[in-house]
Amino acid sequence: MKVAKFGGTSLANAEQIKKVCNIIRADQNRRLVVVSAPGKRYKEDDKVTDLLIRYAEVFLQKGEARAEKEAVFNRYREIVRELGLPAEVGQKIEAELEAVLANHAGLSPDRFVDAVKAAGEDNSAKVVAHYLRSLGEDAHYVNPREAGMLVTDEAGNAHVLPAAYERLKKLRDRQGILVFPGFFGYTEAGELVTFSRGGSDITGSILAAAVKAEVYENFTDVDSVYVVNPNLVENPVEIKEITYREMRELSYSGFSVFHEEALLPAYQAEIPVCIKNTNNPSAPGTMIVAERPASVNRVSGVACDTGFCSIYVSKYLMHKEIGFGRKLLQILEEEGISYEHTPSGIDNISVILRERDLTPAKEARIVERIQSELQVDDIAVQHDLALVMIVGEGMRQSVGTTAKATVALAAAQINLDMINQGSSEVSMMFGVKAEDADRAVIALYHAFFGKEEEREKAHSLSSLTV
Ligand SMILES: Nc1ncnc2c1ncn2[C@@H]1O[C@H](COP(=O)(O)OP(=O)(O)O)[C@@H](O)[C@H]1O
Ligand SMILES: N[C@@H](CC(=O)OP(=O)(O)O)C(=O)O
Repeated sequence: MKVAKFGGTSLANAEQIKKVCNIIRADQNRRLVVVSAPGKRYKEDDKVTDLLIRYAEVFLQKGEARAEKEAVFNRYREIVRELGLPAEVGQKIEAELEAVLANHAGLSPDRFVDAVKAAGEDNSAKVVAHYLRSLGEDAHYVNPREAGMLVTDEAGNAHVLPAAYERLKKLRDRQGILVFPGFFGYTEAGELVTFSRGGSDITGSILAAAVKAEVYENFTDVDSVYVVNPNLVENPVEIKEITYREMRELSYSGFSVFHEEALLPAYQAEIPVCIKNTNNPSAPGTMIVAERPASVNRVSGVACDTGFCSIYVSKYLMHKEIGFGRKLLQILEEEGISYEHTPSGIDNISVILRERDLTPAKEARIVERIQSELQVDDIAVQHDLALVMIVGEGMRQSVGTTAKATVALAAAQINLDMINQGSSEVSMMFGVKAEDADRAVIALYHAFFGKEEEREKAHSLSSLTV
């Protein structure tokens, strides 16, 4: 049995849904299908999930949101009409959607937003199941509550509960093609909660692990995962094979093509993952596997994510002060903030955080507490940081990778605020100003994957004025 997940771009309109159904029908083993909500049809378009979020927010503010509701209904109307589904199907789907949007009484705002968001994938699954049946297939919509997609009670950020796997395993015994909506599950008390954004990838991975799928196919709109974001570099090198560890680091640091939390279930159950293109299904795609052969080029990708900030703290003899690190991190814990990295020196430490977690009020309180409770010599908060990551199995063992990277960044006149070779065996991280992030990625791409003359230019210090 294969699990095939189709992302928002694969369900954006009727034409895309037809491609999805052709792919499903082309392989009898594609029996468990996960779908996202309709995504963008063109660059400036809206994803249905964003339309639904807007609906919920406006409704909560004003008590009605007619235009926002119309925008959602119009997307499904267009799809149902262009797929040629009977009018009753359209009416049924509209009635069910109407019921979700109207059901706010007794729900907290968080619960309401999650329920509305989830309607995007839920309706996609119903539409795809109907369309497959209209083609003569034995296809069934699966309700995640009834199937046992049990998750934690964290609004918009749910995590799977271990008990879910035993229950979802039973999907193996069902007949026909099962169409499962991605992105959400239910708490043990039966409340609907969504995963974080992009979370249909997580649903697919959980299901693949639960049914012990032969492969988890993740269909999107690119032929493969590339060594760099294809929006930054034209025709970048394709990745044929990548390890779970490498992909995990790259997903964390900006490869939005696969959700970072989607790696774990597949990895633990040893299910290979294949990223493929709905618009070009015969392309082999990228395989994510446990091990890959050592290659000449030990770097497998360069990624970057923005939206970080750092709290730099220095105190003479910090390294001898027992409990300093714990007390520092405890202040963050008490303020409800998780930290990302903690590069440190003898008398100093930086704590890297996600900017979105730090409101101005929180920042002022944290700075004040660190000063008064830890008696530090110096403290500074730096905003608008980007983390650029080079990732590759074996890279850390090969001589000269850091030099190659730092020379390339220097040649591109990029100032490094932080280097963290840290504990990860497969990655190296550079902190740069957000405004330099794209140039840094492009410089590193040319240094590690460019044509010979580009590599030479990136390695040359001659352009530097030190
Ligand atoms: N390294 C990368 N390789 C491939 N795609 C990438 C990479 N980094 C970012 N992307 C982006 O990820 C997009 C696919 O992810 P996403 O938009 O979430 O698709 P879907 O709607 O199928 O879930 C691609 O169109 C591409 O713009
Ligand atoms: N539709 C949800 C979940 C998801 O996974 O979507 P996509 O497959 O388009 O990334 C979102 O936009 O967050």
